[in-house]
Amino acid sequence: MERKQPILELQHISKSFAGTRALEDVSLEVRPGEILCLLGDNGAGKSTLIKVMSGYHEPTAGTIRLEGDEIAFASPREARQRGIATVHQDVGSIPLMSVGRNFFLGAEPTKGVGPFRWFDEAKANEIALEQIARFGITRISDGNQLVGTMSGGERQVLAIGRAMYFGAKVLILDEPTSALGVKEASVVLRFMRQARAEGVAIVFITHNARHAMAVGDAFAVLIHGKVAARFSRGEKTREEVLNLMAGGEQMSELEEDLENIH
Ligand SMILES: Nc1ncnc2c1ncn2[C@@H]1O[C@H](COP(=O)(O)OP(=O)(O)OP(=O)(O)O)[C@@H](O)[C@H]1O
Repeated sequence: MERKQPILELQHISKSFAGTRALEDVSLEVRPGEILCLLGDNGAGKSTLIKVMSGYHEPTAGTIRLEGDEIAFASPREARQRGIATVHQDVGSIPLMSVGRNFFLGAEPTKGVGPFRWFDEAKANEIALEQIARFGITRISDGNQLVGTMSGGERQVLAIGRAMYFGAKVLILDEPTSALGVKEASVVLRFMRQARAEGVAIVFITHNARHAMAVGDAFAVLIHGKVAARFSRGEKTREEVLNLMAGGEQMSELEEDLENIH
């Protein structure tokens, strides 16, 4: 199958904070209908990379291109408006909020005009239920049901599906499966495949090589802020991927040892 042109490209991105180089010369691209897995251990720079891609941080050096055009996001809001959505591990959903209201948080459909606009609860519930059923969650049949009654996997699916409904072209998923059990993680992984089939470009941040290899098309391993390896589906075994990731750990241990010597 022919690959689509990248929708989001990072070219030679570096990001430094006072005294710390969090990212160094990172080049990556994300394509519609593909899942790019970003693997790395704690402190490898994954969060910083997400923040650069989603408009929270301005890179110290390098270029970001969206649909071929060089861009500099002024804010996360601007990145969102341009179709880049980030779903965090805790999905930010409020347990005591209804499913319908959660779906439309900040973007509720309204009836009436001007100062008389109000939240159309029935409509919101109807759309939310319709959408989550489309995402494969059929267990929820009442939009007034509280988000807190959904499982971790269902909440992730709700958050991802919501971003898609509101027009996300690039989905940045920050550790969406790491707090979940095997069954729940598979619900989310299956939904990621569905999103990919609908043409969304996905950046899947994880430290779980198994989850990454279950769905990934392209892979990048981040070690100490640098891309240590890039490869495509089928090019490496899970063992090789684990070794690559572990290479980072061993390297940092070695560095600590060396620091302690003098
Ligand atoms: N705002 C900041 N100010 C200073 N240093 C920072 C800042 N954000 C990140 N760093 C540093 O940049 C490096 C990379 O951090 P980052 O949080 O991106 O890694 P990570 O791979 O996301 O790790 P984790 O999974 O633990 O969040 C770390 O050394 C961190 O201390």
